[in-house]
Amino acid sequence: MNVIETKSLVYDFGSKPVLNGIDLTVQKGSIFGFLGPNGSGKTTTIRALLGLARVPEKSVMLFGKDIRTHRIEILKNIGSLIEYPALYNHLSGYDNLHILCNLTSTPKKRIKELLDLVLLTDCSKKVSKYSLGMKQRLGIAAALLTDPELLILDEPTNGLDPAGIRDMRHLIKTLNQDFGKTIFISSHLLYEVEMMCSHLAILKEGKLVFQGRACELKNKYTKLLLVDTSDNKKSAELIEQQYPVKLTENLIEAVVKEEKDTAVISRILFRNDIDIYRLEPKSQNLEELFFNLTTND
Ligand SMILES: Nc1ncnc2c1ncn2[C@@H]1O[C@H](COP(=O)(O)OP(=O)(O)OP(=O)(O)O)[C@@H](O)[C@H]1O
Repeated sequence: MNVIETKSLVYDFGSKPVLNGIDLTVQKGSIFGFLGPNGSGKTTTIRALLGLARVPEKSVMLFGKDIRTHRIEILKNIGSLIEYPALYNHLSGYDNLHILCNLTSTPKKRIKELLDLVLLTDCSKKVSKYSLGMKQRLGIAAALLTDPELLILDEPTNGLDPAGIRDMRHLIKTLNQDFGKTIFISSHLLYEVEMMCSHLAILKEGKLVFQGRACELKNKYTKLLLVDTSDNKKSAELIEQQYPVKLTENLIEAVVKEEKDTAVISRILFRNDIDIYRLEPKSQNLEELFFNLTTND
């Protein structure tokens, strides 16, 4: 089942189109990374998912229902953390959750469960004394209070130090794997998303330029083979009969598709009595691919 589905989602700020026909599909049980450069429309999309931006009917469906007509019912099943959590700094983590329990008629025993889950065991300290990472984890505990099926997290690792990022990643994975939560995360920390998410969408100027499994994106990588031989000019001519090549001053770059192409090229060179000094695969990482997908030149 799809937890989130948008169909030709459009949104304008006055005369300025911001979302230009987005078809997002987020499957139940996935950790879905929503990537895009600044200003590409991530926050606007999240606002549309939460019913905070007025969108055309049936263009935003959550749990199979239209946000336009079933907003309250849908929101009961979503926990969200948008930028920084809204917390009472002069109260402890426990007391912050206690207030929310009263507002949502949630049994108090849930507070301890959640504080243990997000590893905030010293819950008597005032929130003003918390690190940013602790505040973010308390924000996630608050989002989980009513045990929603879907968590929407806008840049949850923003501003965290490496240990805070690691803890957050661990928490997100636990929530997904052990508690079955579907998690939608916007981010521009590409490395983080690559390590954490099962699925990805990449947004550029209000349009999706990629959507699919993280491993499918990897398969789209252009792989280069760096080749240096005893006769680069002749080698380039030979390799070019099967692969696109670029000959630089002292190196050949061959565009290949898979690992066995390395063996094919080494055989071509060997058959032609050319000595190989270097035969080295070079893959684009997600960061390079993301840059290529989201820049215009
Ligand atoms: N209230 C507003 N009025 C007019 N334009 C807006 C408004 N809010 C956002 N925009 C514009 O809409 C576009 C998308 O903004 P949005 O905040 O959704 O992008 P984003 O991908 O979340 O960016 P960031 O990563 O910087 O938060 C941007 O060009 C932004 O300038």
